[in-house]
Amino acid sequence: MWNNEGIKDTVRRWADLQSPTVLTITRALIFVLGLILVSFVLHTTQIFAYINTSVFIRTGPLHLGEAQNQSIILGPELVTISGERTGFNSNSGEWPPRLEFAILESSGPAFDLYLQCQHQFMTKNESDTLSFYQIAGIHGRPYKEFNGVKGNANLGLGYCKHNSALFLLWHRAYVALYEQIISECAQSLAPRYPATIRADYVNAAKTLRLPYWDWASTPALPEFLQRATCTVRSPEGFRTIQNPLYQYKYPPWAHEGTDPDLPPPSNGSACSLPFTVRSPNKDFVSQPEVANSNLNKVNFRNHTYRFFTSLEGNWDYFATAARWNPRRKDSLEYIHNYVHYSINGTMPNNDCSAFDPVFWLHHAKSNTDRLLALWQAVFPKTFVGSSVNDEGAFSTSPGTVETPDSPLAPFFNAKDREPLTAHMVRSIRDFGYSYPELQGDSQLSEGAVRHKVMQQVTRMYGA
Ligand SMILES: N[C@@H](CC1=CC(=O)C(=O)C=C1)C(=O)O
Repeated sequence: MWNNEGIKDTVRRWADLQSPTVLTITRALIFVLGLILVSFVLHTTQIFAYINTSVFIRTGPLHLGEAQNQSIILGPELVTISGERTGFNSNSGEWPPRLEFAILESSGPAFDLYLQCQHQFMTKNESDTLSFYQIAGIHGRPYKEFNGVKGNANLGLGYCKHNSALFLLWHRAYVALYEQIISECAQSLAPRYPATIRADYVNAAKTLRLPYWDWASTPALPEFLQRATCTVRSPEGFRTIQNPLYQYKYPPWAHEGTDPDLPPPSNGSACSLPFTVRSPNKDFVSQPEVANSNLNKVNFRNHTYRFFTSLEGNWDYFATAARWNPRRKDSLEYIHNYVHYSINGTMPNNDCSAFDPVFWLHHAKSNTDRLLALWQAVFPKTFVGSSVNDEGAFSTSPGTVETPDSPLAPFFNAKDREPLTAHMVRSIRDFGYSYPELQGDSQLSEGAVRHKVMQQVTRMYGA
């Protein structure tokens, strides 16, 4: 039988018979073999850890309800949405408000940070998951997977939900992601300012949220959007930059090659231009005055008032332009479409609208979300039910029945890395922002909030 003593004896006897050179070589060989063995063990442990993690991550969010086309493979680089978590006022119990564009424009440090971060975002390399190109590309073209959520490019649709009862809530999540990117940038930029003004910038960064453009009160594009360049105070001093709210220039390859990400320039769509435009003339030069005159033809103010007074507090009537909605032409989605049509150029096309900075900053998305938040304050018990999405989207087959638990793909919750659902985005408090008309509401009863918000709505949009 083999035992330890027996082995040691055999080794000792063998060693006595060898020359010192053979012994040294043998010891060196044993040492090298030992090193190889140790590194192999470490490597294998890592491989197992990797396999464990990916299995764990994959099993989590596989239950995606109705989203037939989805199968999820999540990597460590999953982009999740928490909203912005800075600037909470513990005395009032309030998150900072998103401000009207004109107010942010006159705010000094906050506007400096906002413009620089918007600029940085828009010029980030397109291969970066958090570049403007990729984030704007979630909405329509290039019909590519984001966050590993599979889709069907043959449908000719991006992930955005339109003509769906989830339209408003999907865009709430989308704008929260955008806001998170801008605010995080502002927070890393602010401490780089010279000591004499640093505190102003650091404080401004904490409460910076995206601005909105209230097209119902002011049906004209903010003048600032029409300037090709602008001057900002950067940590290194004043400098002039390309105005990031003026237009976006697509990377040249987006229109080229055998697998174009955007349609080739022959199909007549504004999406095929190398840059975004607003009501362009025949030479593709934007004409903001034409957009403004279009905007003036729609009585947005009156329609907005009607959301609050004539839709019986019915979610579907209010929320979607889907064909099954008998009041679709009164819905916020339908009216918001007219902002797209009026600006014209890039904006009316789902495929590329999100590439025009105005999509984010003012016209529809953040103001649309604001109107949703005000409406929710007036009708707090009403929420999305279950309905059919006829049109579908990149990862939603046409005819899918959508519910408050349907995934708002390709968005994931930062808390548990689960797909975001309508339930999870119901309250804007969970995403770390507010609106001016809702400030102070955390101290009031539901009835008092309703009364206060209705008073403001009447003042802003009433007859
Ligand atoms: N596709 C909408 C208009 C539109 C709405 C959007 O939300 C958008 O981003 C672009 C275009 C329509 O039914 O005509």
